[in-house]
Amino acid sequence: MGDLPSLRQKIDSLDTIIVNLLNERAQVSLDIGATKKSLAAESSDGRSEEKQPHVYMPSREKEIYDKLSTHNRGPLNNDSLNAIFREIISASISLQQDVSVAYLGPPGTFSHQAAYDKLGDSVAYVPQKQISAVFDAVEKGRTTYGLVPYENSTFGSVVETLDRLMLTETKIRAETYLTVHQCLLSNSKLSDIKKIYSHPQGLGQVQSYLSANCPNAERITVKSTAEAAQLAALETGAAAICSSICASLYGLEIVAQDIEDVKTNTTRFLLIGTASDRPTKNDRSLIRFTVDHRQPGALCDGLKVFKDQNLNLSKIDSRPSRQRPWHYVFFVECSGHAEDENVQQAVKDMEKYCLDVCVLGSYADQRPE
Ligand SMILES: O=C(O)C(=O)C[C@]1(C(=O)O)C=C[C@@H](O)C=C1
Repeated sequence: MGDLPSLRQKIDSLDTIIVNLLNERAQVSLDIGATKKSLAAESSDGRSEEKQPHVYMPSREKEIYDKLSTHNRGPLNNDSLNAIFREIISASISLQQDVSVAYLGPPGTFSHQAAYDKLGDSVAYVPQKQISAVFDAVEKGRTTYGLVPYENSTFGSVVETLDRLMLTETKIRAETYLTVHQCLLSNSKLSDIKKIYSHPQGLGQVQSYLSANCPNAERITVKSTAEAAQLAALETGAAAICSSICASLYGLEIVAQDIEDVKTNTTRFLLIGTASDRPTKNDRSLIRFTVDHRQPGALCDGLKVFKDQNLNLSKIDSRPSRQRPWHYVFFVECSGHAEDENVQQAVKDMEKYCLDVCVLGSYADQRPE
């Protein structure tokens, strides 16, 4: 212990050291940016990642965060330290390049929160009216990256995202998880609520709450939870299922908080860009394929290649192809990275049994423990 003025003086001199060190780090980051650009210019193998260097490197960030927790002796806890470094790295990214991230808007959606948690305060976030517009923004080069909801632990896959993954040429660069707490926001009393707006996922995650507390209210699906909040703010007797952040953003009261049916309710998001990141030794890949449905065993043969290559399958989805009735596009998620030999072999083998196969991307496994 010491007297307050001298303790504060100590903080002042430490802050000066920290500022100098932060600027030293920022300068190294600028040097990394310049090196990446010249490597890209030299590269002639035509890979898009090298032609257009990627400033956001989730694989490298994973190494940094792992090291931070190993070196951390306290009293700061790892969460605080990670949050500080999230912003240091966010600033580092924006020094190297103007980075923008499209997300399902308007501001206040869970996508917005997830994007912000992943890339920090120094990059630009660009709201889009619907999930397909997030893909459009990246495909047309209007934003550097896009963030889309992929699946929820309570309500399952986000079909709009799967339907757009069916067509896209973007690549998945990272995944991220967000614990989702749903709220009922309205400027009316619970007993006066006649209409409830939300995204289908929002309504799907609070079914028990709604059946028990507002069984007669009309449930209306809209493009996003924050759009629901905007609409609810315009009408008496209307409510929205969305995040608590929307209360202050759109001038609504929190009628009920944490109303999700399952307390561990979590949404998984995918960050899309023009290329995947390098392998981290703990990656997963998402693969899209179609099979000839008239050929007995085609789907089974297509899936067996993963077992043959000792690759674990963690998720499988199918969506109507929209080309022909009762024709499906399949999505499988497997362990490994597209640059791993066994994943490459599996894809090669799949091509024997499938009509077409496309690796949608490989990304570091970020599943929460
Ligand atoms: O190592 C890199 O490739 C960097 O660009 C540097 C840096 C950093 O600030 O540490 C910046 C952004 C990346 O997402 C990862 C790391």
